[in-house]
Formats: sequence, C-alpha cells, structure tokens
Amino acid sequence: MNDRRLLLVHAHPDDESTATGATMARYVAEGASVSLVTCTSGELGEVIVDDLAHLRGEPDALGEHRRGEIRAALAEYGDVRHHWLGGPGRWRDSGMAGEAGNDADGSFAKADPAEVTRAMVEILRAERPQVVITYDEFGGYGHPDHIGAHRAVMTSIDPAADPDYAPELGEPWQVSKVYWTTLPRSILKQVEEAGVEGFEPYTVPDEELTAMVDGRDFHAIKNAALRHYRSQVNLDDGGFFAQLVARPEFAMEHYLLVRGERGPGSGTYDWESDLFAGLA
Ligand SMILES: CC(=O)N[C@H]1[C@@H](O[C@@H]2[C@H](O)[C@H](O)[C@@H](O)[C@H](O)[C@H]2O)O[C@H](CO)[C@@H](O)[C@@H]1O
Ligand SMILES: [Zn+2]
Repeated sequence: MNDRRLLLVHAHPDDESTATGATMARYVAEGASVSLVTCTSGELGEVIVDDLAHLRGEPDALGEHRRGEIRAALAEYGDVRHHWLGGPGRWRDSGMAGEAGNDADGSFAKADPAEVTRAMVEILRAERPQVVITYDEFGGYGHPDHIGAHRAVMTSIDPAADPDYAPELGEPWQVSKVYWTTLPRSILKQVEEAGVEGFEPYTVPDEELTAMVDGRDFHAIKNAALRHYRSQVNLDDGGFFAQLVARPEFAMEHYLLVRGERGPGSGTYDWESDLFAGLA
C-alpha cells in the first residue's frame, strides 16, 4: 500500500529504540511515514555515568538532557516526526511503581485521563496513522508511565474516529490496526544465557503473538540510536542489556495485534512480517 503511516507511543526517551527501534528504522527506510509520541521526558531516571553526575537529583536538568538525547537518537533513524504528549514537559516522569513520584503533581501517573485522551486524539487526527504501536496493559513491566502510555492509546482510538468527539481537534480518523510491543517467551533462552532469571512474566508465549518485524538489516541503526542514551544505558559494560543489544535477534521485534484484522502471515505461528499486512 502507498502512503503507509505508522505511529508509536512510548513512555520515556529510549523506550522507542529499545523496544521498537528496528521497526522504526525499517519503515523509515521503506518510505513509510513514521511518527513517535513520547509521554514524558524521563525526569526521574537514574544517571548511570559519572560524567553526567551533575544531573542526579536534578529532574528538570535531567529532563532537558534526555530531550537532547532523544533528538540525537531519532536522527539516526532519518525522518521521524516526534511529539511530546501534550507538549514538552506537559506530563512528567512518575518514577517506578510505588515511588513518591507516582503521586507528584504533574506526574503522568496523576494525569487527568480525559486530558490525556484529548492530547492523544489531537495527534492521531494530525498524523492519521493506519497502524499504532504501544505497550500491553501492564506496560510491559509495570512502570506507571508505560501503563499510562498504553491507556493513552487504548482510550483514544475510538474517540479519534468519532465525529462528535472534540471536532475542534481535527477531522475524525479511524486507526486500522493497533499492536502491543511484546517479548516472546522464546527470548528466555538468550536472557538466561546472559545470566538473568525471573524474566518470564515479561514475556508472551510465541504462539500467542501475531507479528514479528525482522529488523536485523537495521540492527546497527537501532544500536546507534541507543548509544545516544548514555544517561540510561551502557552498551559496553558486558552486562545483561549490553549482551542482549549486541545480538542480531534483538532487532527481531515482536507484536500482538489487539485491534484490526490480522493480515496474511507465515512460519510456525503464521506471524505477519509486515504490520501493514492486510491493509488495502
Ligand atoms: C526502560 C525504562 O522504562 N526506564 C525508565 C525506568 O528506569 C529504571 C529506574 O531508573 C530504576 O530506578 C532503575 O533501577 C532501572 O534500572 C531503570 O531501568 O524508570 C525511570 C523512572 O521512572 C525512567 O526515567 C526510565 O526511563
Ligand atoms: Zn520507559
């Protein structure tokens, strides 16, 4: 199909590259329109390198720094249009589940759901994507901002298409397919080889997944983008994440279709290899 438009909705800077970077790179390379929504600037993140120690305990400064990191990271992909949900700094990082930031004024976890839906509908109507990607209802691993990003998408798909919902936000738009980014249960072998146990709850049985985007041709771009997130990830310490990122399989990104018609697939589980499969 011509004029393919993909929208990804993530919680913090770096999530888009970690979970879906090869997918973004592939569709940009294939000439699709790719846009990204990031819900917070990651103000409460840790700072893992000492040369950025001045950012520790400085949420505003860390947020500004991470906005710079994602600008540099997205440039590695080429033409990706980037939106901050509600505008830069509208909603702030909530911290990990159970932390004080969850209740802080201005945190994404405390956002008015109606305002979040409105902000998401405005972007959906502006970008008019056929395909939207976000997290599952657990946010992948339970982070409140990831759960919030999931809810932002799942509460806006129908209003975006409803002519009676906020007509001032633009012409109605019906998204055709919604996918949740997931980790296949089969990844456990790699994870356990890297010395990490207890990862199973964050995975989905391979037979329950519906699509896999093979982005191995774009593994280098995904890694180049991740290298811009020095405050968050270290790809050179030989640790679990660095080992995972180095493997070409890390660029094979898996999805579960939750809205729309499943297109033709192939292989053991009849997975779609193209998220636009089945669309006219
Ligand atoms: C990948 C992701 O969503 N990262 C979030 C997460 O970061 C974790 C947090 O800093 C935790 O304290 C660390 O132990 C853990 O290693 C980090 O992955 O939560 C942050 C705060 O909400 C967020 O800024 C970061 O992007
Ligand atoms: Zn995140």
